[in-house]
Amino acid sequence: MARIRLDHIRHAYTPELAKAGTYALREVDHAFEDGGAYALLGPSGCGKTTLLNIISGLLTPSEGHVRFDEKDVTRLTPEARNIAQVFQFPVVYDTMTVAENLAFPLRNRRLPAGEIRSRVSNMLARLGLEVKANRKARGLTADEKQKISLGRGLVRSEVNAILFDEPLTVIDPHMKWQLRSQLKDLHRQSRMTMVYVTHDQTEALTFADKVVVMYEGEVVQIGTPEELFDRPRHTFVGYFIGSPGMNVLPCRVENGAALVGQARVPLPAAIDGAGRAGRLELGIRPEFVTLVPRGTGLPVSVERVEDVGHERVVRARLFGEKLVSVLPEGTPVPAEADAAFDPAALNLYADSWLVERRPA
Ligand SMILES: Nc1ncnc2c1ncn2[C@@H]1O[C@H](COP(=O)(O)OP(=O)(O)OP(=O)(O)O)[C@@H](O)[C@H]1O
Repeated sequence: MARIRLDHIRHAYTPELAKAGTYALREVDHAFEDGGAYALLGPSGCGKTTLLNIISGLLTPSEGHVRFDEKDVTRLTPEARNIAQVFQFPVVYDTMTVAENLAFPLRNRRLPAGEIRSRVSNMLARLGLEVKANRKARGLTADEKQKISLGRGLVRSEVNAILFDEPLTVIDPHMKWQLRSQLKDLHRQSRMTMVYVTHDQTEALTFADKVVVMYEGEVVQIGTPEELFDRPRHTFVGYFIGSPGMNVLPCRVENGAALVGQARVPLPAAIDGAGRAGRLELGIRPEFVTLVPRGTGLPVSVERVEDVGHERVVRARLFGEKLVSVLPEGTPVPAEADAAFDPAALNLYADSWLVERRPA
């Protein structure tokens, strides 16, 4: 296992694109700690696969260095980096049995036969594939095949890291949940460094200890699911994590309060908005917006109420700005109501970046 350090990485796919300033990765300077479970999360085209391929060695970055512990591996091949990879589509040998498929990467590395047998039987048990051990892979379902692909990565306990690129794409929705929690258990048992690429926030938040959110070729935040929810560092994180996403309201700041239209929202003393240049926005998650009697809060006009499972989603306007509130199932929504914001959940943004709270 290794700590993976990405040292000021930038990547443009061609010299022409670099000249035009079109970088698939604009600047990434981060580390994946040894034994951590990370998800790379972001919309299509944000650079997740580019970053994963730079870690694995399929791509050499235009600028910067990749280090495994102290060793510079920037110019090493994937084989020399000793990385296991699991792709979107299963990579299995149809004519081999399930057990032979799992043994294959170990035979390639010339492990002793006894060691191979014990690792394979352990992996078969962990994946729940013992009864199929001697079946040819040809007749298996897509999710069984993908389980074998996962197993072929995980069976190599000596790898520096295991990388997953949207590994549950071909899996049936009802099986996804099962495989995801199996993978999480396998991480707990093995403590391998794992990096998991996905554009699905549920997958990212359930798998990872730390989620790396990417947006337009940059890492905009690395944090626990709670940190991403409570203090999105960038308005994109607020919007992308959570459903519905964070309310982002254009505002001005005057005398310790944010003004949204003519609504005055006092800011906690820890948020220093005074004299901030740039475009200011107030962020508040719908879960922290409540409705209060008319005349006691911020004047809103309710446009729509949606009952979704155990929640009521109220869509309203505050001086023309869209405002969403999520209330517990069955909460009455009067036609005439005001909104109230939980001060602890307020975030201020300048040019899309969080204005950090002063330490208490
Ligand atoms: N071989 C390539 N040549 C030129 N541009 C590329 C190449 N591969 C990717 N790109 C561009 O680099 C940017 C990042 O792409 P990348 O595939 O890393 O994103 P992604 O987040 O993995 O997206 P997806 O979820 O759709 O796979 C995109 O703008 C993409 O068009």
